[in-house]
Amino acid sequence: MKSVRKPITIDEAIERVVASSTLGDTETILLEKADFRYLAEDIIADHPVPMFDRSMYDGFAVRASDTAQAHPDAPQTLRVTETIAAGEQAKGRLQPGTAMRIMTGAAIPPGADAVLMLEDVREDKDDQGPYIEVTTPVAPGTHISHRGEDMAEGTVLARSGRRIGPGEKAVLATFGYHRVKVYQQPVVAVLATGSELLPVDAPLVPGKIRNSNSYMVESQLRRLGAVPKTLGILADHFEACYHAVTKALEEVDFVITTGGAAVGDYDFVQSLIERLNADLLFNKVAMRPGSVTTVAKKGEKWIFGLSGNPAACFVGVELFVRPVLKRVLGAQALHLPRISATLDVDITTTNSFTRLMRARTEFHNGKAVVQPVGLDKSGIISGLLEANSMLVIPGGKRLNRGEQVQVMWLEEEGMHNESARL
Ligand SMILES: Nc1nc2c(c(=O)[nH]1)N[C@H]1C(S)=C(S)[C@@H](COP(=O)(O)OP(=O)(O)OC[C@H]3O[C@@H](n4cnc5c(N)ncnc54)[C@H](O)[C@@H]3O)O[C@H]1N2
Ligand code: MOO
Ligand SMILES: [Mg+2]
Repeated sequence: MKSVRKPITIDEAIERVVASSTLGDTETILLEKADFRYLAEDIIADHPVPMFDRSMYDGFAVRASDTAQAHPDAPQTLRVTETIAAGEQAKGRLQPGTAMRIMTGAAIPPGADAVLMLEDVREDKDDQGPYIEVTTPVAPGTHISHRGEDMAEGTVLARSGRRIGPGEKAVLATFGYHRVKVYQQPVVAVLATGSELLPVDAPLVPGKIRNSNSYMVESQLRRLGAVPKTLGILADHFEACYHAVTKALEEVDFVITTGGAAVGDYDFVQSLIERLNADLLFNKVAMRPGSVTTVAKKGEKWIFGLSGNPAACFVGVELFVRPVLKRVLGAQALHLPRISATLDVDITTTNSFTRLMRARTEFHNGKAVVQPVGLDKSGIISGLLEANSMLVIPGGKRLNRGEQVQVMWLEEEGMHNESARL
């Protein structure tokens, strides 16, 4: 008889991994390499943006008071004294009764308090030089972007733990971060176990399958910000698995195995953890798929023994590997986002375990509607193609169409929009 494995709830399992997780080390990298990394410092505005009042349009810098009497029947004439290009500053102060030609982004000259767009004035010249005619009064401040209106000096713009994307990069570049301090990316070894597994480029032979878990897991790891280390396929031989895992643990802090997590004759994950003398966090979770998911720690090093069944393996990464790695990465959010959605079908679960169904959530008139995709079996791969979310169904429950359910959101590109029109 095999020893009985005691299931714990998903929440308890997540709490255990989170409680043992720790923040990773930091490094300073070039801004251009910083996409998808997590900030390891707060970004604080050390100067106002913009630094100077600037023109929002190509036009003429004027004194608003000089235009107060302007009327189509009585145009106000202003002498144009100079042209200010972006990047330049006016040679002098704007004198009453004059205007300066100014380009978008150029500094407003001292003395001016408004800008007229090129299209809104009539330009001409006489023997005293160029002048403009203004036919409508302009209010002070018009078409001026004011010093500090975008970002005031001292503002905390982004906190440590924020993922770097286009907006963060724009801000970092604005404040001169040629290099930026980020959390190091954890390296995670991925080992697929199973004597039935063939490399992806091998022709199929009876009874064998191609190793798909390695590719799936490595993709999940990259998506969440870690660096996978591919260790390939291992046959179901205890000694070989033990040596491979031991060696991997010498090289990296995180080892994921797939397969061999259950109770079969060739399932070695449990005995491997015993032999390693690692501390078991859990080896049974009251969920389907992924009930056999096993997590253990050897000192500060992690061993994730994920199920060989692809859907179960996928769930294991998203629920238990993700928060540990996100913590190492310094991320503010450790878990998949959860939303509430309306169930589009009736669902009955017989087992007492919580079901995590691969599902598709779509937004209809702004409301999230969800339905399962693919066969709800742990060994099913195809459902992962269409799934953009996971439907959480508490065990032994009947849920009716129209009920509100919890959905875990898997990816930002899972939603399609056929039209670019707003
Ligand atoms: N008597 C029992 N049998 C099983 C139990 C149980 O509690 N009692 N648990 C079942 C559950 S639940 C799951 S899930 C699976 C877990 O299986 P293992 O983690 O031991 O994985 P394997 O036996 O190695 O393989 C299972 C399945 O997955 C396929 N597989 C494995 N590796 C890959 C890969 N890299 N790429 C694609 N597919 C892979 C493998 O061929 C098997 O079909 O155990 C149940 N059994
Ligand atoms: O872990 Mo299994 O995938 O519960 O069915
Ligand atoms: Mg097995």
